[in-house]
Amino acid sequence: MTIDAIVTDIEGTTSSISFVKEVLFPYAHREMETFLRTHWEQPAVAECVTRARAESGHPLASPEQAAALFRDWIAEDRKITPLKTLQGMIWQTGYESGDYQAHMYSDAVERLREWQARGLKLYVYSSGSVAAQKLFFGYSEAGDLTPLFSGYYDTTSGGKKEADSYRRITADIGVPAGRVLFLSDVEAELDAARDAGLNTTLLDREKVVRNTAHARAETFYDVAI
Ligand SMILES: CSCCC(=O)C(=O)COP(=O)(O)O
Ligand SMILES: [Mg+2]
Repeated sequence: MTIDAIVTDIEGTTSSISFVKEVLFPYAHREMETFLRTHWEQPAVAECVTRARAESGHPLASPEQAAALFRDWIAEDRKITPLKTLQGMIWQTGYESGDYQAHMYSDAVERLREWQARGLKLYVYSSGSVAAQKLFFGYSEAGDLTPLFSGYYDTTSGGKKEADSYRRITADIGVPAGRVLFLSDVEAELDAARDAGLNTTLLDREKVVRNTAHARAETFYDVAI
């Protein structure tokens, strides 16, 4: 197997689930209402609210009503574009003011650097918006890691459990699917990537998966390419 490009998930793969669930999501939950009140007229925010109205069927006539819906969606960990776009906008303030830095597993940082130095092209595919991904890697505990990546993909390319999303991404990258490796902690995402012809490796950082149809790695050091 020759690999020319690696596409990686974030939460549970390069970085801990707990940073996302215990730091980022609570921050967006807490700041949501104030953010919507302050930016209600801003076109990008209005677009998120319009899409949320279409998704929910609720009128969302005020910032307070919209905040209540988005907070419910945060609690349910909904991976939908209007929520993810808004979260990215809210997190920007937290990163820029130094409230937090994105968690990175040291093995992921080391291996990503090594792979890039070997000439592999690196990409991100996460449910977090592209803007949120750039903030995440730009303000990471390991410094600005954005120079490592050649591109970023989010749910605007489709859901992570749909094979067509991976077909779109490999077509955009311009590398045959059989020469692309996708890394994730979620088997359903890997199943979809494999259905699209990509190579796959499951990151089983908590050592909980006994049987899997995918290559399995406990850290990036175990990822075989
Ligand atoms: C990069 S933004 C923070 C992560 C996030 O919002 C999320 O939903 C993580 O999803 P992933 O697809 O990386 O598991
Ligand atoms: Mg994940």
